[in-house]
Amino acid sequence: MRTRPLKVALLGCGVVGSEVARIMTTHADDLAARIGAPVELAGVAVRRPDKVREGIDPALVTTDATALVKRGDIDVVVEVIGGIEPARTLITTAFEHGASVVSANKALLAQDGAALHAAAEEHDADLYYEAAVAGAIPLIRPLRESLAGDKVNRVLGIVNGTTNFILDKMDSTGAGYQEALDEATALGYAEADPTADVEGFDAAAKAAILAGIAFHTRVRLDDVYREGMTEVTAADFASAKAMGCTIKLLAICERAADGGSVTARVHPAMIPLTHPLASVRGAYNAVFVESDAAGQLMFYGPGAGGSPTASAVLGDLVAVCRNRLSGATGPGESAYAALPVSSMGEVVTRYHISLDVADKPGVLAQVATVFAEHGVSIDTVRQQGRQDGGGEASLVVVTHRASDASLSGTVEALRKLDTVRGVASIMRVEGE
Ligand SMILES: NC(=O)C1=CN([C@@H]2O[C@H](COP(=O)(O)OP(=O)(O)OC[C@H]3O[C@@H](n4cnc5c(N)ncnc54)[C@H](O)[C@@H]3O)[C@@H](O)[C@H]2O)C=CC1
Ligand SMILES: N[C@@H](CC=O)C(=O)O
Ligand code: NA
Repeated sequence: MRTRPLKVALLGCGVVGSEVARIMTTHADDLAARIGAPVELAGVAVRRPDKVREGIDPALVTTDATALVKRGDIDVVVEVIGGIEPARTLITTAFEHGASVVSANKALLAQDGAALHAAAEEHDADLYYEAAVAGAIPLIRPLRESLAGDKVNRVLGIVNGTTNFILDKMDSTGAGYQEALDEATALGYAEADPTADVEGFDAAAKAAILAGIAFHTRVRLDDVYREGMTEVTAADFASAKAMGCTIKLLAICERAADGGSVTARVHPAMIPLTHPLASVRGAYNAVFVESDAAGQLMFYGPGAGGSPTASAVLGDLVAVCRNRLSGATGPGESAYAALPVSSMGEVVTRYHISLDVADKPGVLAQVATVFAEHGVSIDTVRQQGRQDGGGEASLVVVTHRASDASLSGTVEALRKLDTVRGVASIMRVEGE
């Protein structure tokens, strides 16, 4: 074993960073044996230097992250600050000064992954980010390496722990949205600004990263259709239950049937209670990967939290350190397929639409005609008269598979009917 240690600079010492530092210390001997050289924490960049950090030598702590990555003797920079800047500049500066980088920053990778990969390649460095998607679950590496000989057609799953935690609480305990979000934040699952979680930005960033790797195509954050989960109500859960379903925030990346394009989307969806994703509880994540040769694979595990995320960061750290010792670099960006990314309108799925309508003869026929005129075939209709005597009824329509564009056209036309008082909710139905 080499006795001279590999030097690691840790940028950020919050929920994830503090766990990375802890495991580096407690597992130091095992890490050294697995890498073939000791790894030494050479510096820790923080924002609040006065905070007591158990297990971290205060002499290593600095508020000058730039000076740390410019030192020139750092082998690996671990970026767990989050956000776009200064993380982006620190990572590129690290490459310029000879270091490889391990990051958990999905927001940055989804936005600037191509440029960061190019910078890594230019400087013969590695850029690894297993922790950026689905926390502890090995997903980036299986897609990039284990499935490199196969053709992936679909990646579908729950990739945000915070929103799964909230939806699970709302469904199973009837907890309110804010109460569940506060708990997820206290447990270290949420982003610094939890809007990123609940509005689906975090899952969309992960979908962009997954689709890019799965389809060997650059997929930008803007290419991903996004709807968050803030508008999911107790009434939606009741409707889902009536259909034998629950509601999950899903990320779905698909290759079109003709193979000529791809789509990526994030939105809440009803899924049958019998589907394995329905039983994914708390901050756990689960992702299905469907490929030509392997068929269907399922990846399941903790998707958020300090220690699970640190596990993925440490796995990358070991891989990057091994590469450095052997003078090699791991796989970089693979975007050779350069497939076009289609818009949401071209996505084909099923829909659950809840309408408030006038409770009088002929309404059902009128509504059915609008669906037929837009080429959207109805699977089931359930009508329920309201008990408030207001002459209104609730009409729940579940469609067969139709394009999102056809469904949007249908809903627009329904809104114009005098007998339709309002569209209470539209939810996609997946996993059947
Ligand atoms: N918490 C989780 O479950 C997961 C987090 N991630 C990602 O890991 C990264 C870190 O997340 P957390 O640890 O949860 O966030 P955090 O907010 O707990 O930690 C970030 C730390 O970086 C520090 N920081 C900010 N700017 C800095 C600067 N210029 N120099 C030095 N330190 C600075 C902050 O003071 C804070 O302590 C983010 O990119 C996040 O998206 C990824 C997977 C899971
Ligand atoms: N906020 C994220 C953290 C992990 O990526 C989540 O809740 O999934
Ligand atoms: Na992961």
